[in-house]
Amino acid sequence: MDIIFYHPSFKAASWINGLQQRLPQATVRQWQPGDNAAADYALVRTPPVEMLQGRSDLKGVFALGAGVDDILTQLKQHPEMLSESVPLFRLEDTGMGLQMQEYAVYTVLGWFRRFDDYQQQKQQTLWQSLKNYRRQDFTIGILGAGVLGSNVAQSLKVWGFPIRCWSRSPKQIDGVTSYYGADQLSDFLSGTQVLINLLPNTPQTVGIINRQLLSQLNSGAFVLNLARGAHLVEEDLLAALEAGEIKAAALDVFVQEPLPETSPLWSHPRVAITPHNAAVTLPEEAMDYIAKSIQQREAGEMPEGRVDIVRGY
Ligand SMILES: NC(=O)c1ccc[n+]([C@@H]2O[C@H](COP(=O)([O-])OP(=O)(O)OC[C@H]3O[C@@H](n4cnc5c(N)ncnc54)[C@H](O)[C@@H]3O)[C@@H](O)[C@H]2O)c1
Ligand SMILES: O=C(O)[C@H](O)CO
Repeated sequence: MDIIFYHPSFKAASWINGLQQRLPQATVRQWQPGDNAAADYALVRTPPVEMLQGRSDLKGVFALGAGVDDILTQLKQHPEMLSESVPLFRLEDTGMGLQMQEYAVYTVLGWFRRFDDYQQQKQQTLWQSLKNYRRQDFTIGILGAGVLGSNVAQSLKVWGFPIRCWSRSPKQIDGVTSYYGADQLSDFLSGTQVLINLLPNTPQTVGIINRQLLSQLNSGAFVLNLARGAHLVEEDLLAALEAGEIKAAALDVFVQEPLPETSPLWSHPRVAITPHNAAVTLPEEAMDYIAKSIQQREAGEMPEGRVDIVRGY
């Protein structure tokens, strides 16, 4: 069995060794331009078109991340890149759920306990207790109730906040109110104090967090974008912050990455920024997952994490 590997920034050698150890019967190689030799599987992130083009014999392509919007965008521009018969898989959880939980719990509790306000008071040497939020009013609304959204919902539930989620179809998550479809979006937004975005980037979700959506949240709501920059209209968020409709935001992802130095988000006192690392691909977990999936595929089974290319995630 032959496996080809391509990632624009990961160290190929440790992935090749790690996969080789997990799949001793395989020959794993780093794909280089011009390599048209046979391959059964490909592990990729934003691959050059020529890497996958014409490889209709592939038994699977494994994206080295949870989101596949980069590959699907390439595929739209170059439909010949991936044969329709070749299944595309993505990473499901592989340690990203816990990382998202850490980020969400830290941020939400900070807002709930008004640490951002106390930080500002510290700069004014101001010793003053502020009115606490009421837990029962601090409703958390999670856009996207998939692998990561449901992990985040579970971790916030233990703090006693009302939790709701919004997805394409109804979800059964214990203690979480499910809203679904475009018809229920307004009801989901109404009463939401903290909006957490964990949607995939698709033609249906691009620009979804805009002025119109933000205006339906509670006055003084908080926004946490953990999914993709394309979901959020940054100027609309800035306008809503200036108008006091939104109290603060924490952003891990941006329309343009790295975030340009000239972006007003950098200097905004109520915007927290991290460099798209809310949940990174953990090599050991990802290799275990992919090796298991390849073994399942070899046994004639269809592993989890298959991307629905038409649906877009
Ligand atoms: N910031 C980071 O470091 C980081 C890390 C990993 C993943 N992500 C992002 O998180 C996203 C979510 O990952 P996941 O594994 O939970 O995905 P998932 O596919 O398991 O879940 C997606 C959820 O979104 C919902 N959804 C999709 N389209 C919808 C629509 N049009 N209307 C309503 N709901 C819709 C689905 O119903 C599902 O509940 C990824 O696509 C990726 O972009 C970001
Ligand atoms: O989707 C993912 O896995 C992360 O956002 C890295 O791109």
